[in-house]
Amino acid sequence: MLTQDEIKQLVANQAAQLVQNNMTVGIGSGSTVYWLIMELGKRVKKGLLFQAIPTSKKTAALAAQQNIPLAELNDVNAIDLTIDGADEIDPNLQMIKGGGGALLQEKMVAAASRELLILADHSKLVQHLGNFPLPLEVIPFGWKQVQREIRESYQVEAVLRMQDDQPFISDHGHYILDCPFQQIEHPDILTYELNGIPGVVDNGLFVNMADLALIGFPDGRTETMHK
Ligand SMILES: O=C[C@H](O)[C@H](O)[C@H](O)COP(=O)(O)O
Repeated sequence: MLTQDEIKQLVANQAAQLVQNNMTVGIGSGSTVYWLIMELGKRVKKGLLFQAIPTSKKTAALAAQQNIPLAELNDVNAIDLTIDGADEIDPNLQMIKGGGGALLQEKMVAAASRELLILADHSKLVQHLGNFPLPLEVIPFGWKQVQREIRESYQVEAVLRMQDDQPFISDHGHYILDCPFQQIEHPDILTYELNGIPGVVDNGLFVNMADLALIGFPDGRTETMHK
């Protein structure tokens, strides 16, 4: 039986083979994507030529270490393929992302991509989104107003994400509120409502964005989910 980390490596290695010469590829964030970057680094060493649009500072640093050429989202017209991880995936490929706090840049890169491939181990599959607390990226100024609004509208107690006893700061200088919705019936409606709250920059619901998900299992099997 494979460990969770070995499963992540398995799906990441398979996905890395999809990257071809001259492609522009969005590279997600997180521990699954770590293995993708490692494998792409090996392929670059062997002569693969492509450019990557990173979705976080961490990913950019790791990709640079692997000599993967990086480009800015503003400098490309389109992205051929983005490969990313997820925190929860439902049967319709709707997702919660942002466990690592990279949701804003991840969503912008995904939205600019012709294709979004999600990599995950089987533990990320759920029937209904919401068990994983939904991350909301908020402007630090007045974040408590957003927390109050979530409490009053949804009876959900949003928790300010902390790191080393300080509020966690996203790559774009924002706070993250983790919202334990428990069960999200209509992710399409909720994402629209949440982004309408003044002070919310974006939320971790990725609705109708993923085209494919490659899921790995402890017995070494992988399965592809289509939208
Ligand atoms: O902000 C983080 C991202 O959305 C990640 O893609 C997500 O948290 C999954 O990460 P991991 O592969 O480490 O479970």
